Amino acid sequence: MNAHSPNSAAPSFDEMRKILRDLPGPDQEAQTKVVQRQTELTKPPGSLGRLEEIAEWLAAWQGRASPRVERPRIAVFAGMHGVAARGVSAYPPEVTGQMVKNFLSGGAAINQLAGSIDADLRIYELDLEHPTEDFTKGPAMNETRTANAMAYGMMAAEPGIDVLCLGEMGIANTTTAATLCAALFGGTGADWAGPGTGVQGKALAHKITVIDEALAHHRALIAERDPLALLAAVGGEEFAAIAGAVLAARMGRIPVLLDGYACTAAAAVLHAIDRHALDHCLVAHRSAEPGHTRLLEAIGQRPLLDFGMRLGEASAAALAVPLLKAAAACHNGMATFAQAGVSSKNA
Ligand SMILES: Cc1cc2ncn([C@H]3O[C@H](COP(=O)(O)O)[C@@H](O)[C@H]3O)c2cc1C
Ligand SMILES: O=C(O)c1cccnc1
Repeated sequence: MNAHSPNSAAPSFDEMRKILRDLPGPDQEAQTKVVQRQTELTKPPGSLGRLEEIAEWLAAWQGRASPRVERPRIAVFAGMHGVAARGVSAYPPEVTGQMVKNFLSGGAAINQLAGSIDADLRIYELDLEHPTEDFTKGPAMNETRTANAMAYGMMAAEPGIDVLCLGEMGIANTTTAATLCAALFGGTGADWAGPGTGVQGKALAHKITVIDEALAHHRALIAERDPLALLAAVGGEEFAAIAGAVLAARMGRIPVLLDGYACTAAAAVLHAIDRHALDHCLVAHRSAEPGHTRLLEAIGQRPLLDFGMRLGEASAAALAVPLLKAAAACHNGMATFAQAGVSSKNA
């Protein structure tokens, strides 16, 4: 974990901005081939609905006319938040490290979900010994720590992976997500906060107050509208790592499945810089955390599933992988009208 050493050669924010100015686009040739083949397969046009859109999306971002979902990776980033000390979660901050141990010994939900799809599950620990600063009193991180965490996240997008599922573990990260969303897209604590792990009533009112305190503290910075600066000020290490992973996946032609509220909020930093920066990402589900629905609207994403889940850990991203596998299987494996001797549509 020397990604956090001040001497490491992580790109600066300026270098990240340069990468963002020159993002690769979709492979239009692969996309055109998919669209053409869809018309030849033995089904009425459009009858596979969103599966057809997914096949096209996979091909466009993998840069291959035959989309492949054989080597999914699940990357879960764990981080510690200073704001957790303000009592914004139903659980104490030490649960983050305890859950990392649980991931490593196979006892968490994500272990079962990853096993059920034969995915390569990796846990990426940020600096769990040193929580970020409490962002109601100052910036959560400086630029170096943020950029180092982004660089660490970039390592998850290794060549050979077909699809990258992203998720997080970090007590208080629905507070971080809500604050970051309000900073990026406007609104107040009440607009973006929800129960997270289960805070209700007075505890939820306190969570909202904490978010509003943070928004008031960083008012001048928020007015500058610099998404990377906001990621540093009111984000967290695992948020920066997820943003880095999304960016590296784009460069490496790996489509991405985003998980719930915290994960989508992290990726939304890139959307706030360039509204096409998440075109290679799909949001796996609509989290039961209410802020997620608002966020999905802000970034123009239609989630794949709506299962009432609110766990994090990349759980819903893992759950959505079979939909991508099904889309690729139909597209690649179905017979054409000519091959099967099936009559095509009446003239
Ligand atoms: C045992 C346990 C396992 C989890 N796995 C994911 N989260 C989820 O809950 C946390 C966010 O909610 P909040 O903002 O309310 O703290 C994150 O760690 C998230 O990944 C968990 C939370 C707990 C308690
Ligand atoms: O949607 C999420 O990411 C989420 C919701 C509640 C708790 N932790 C994560």
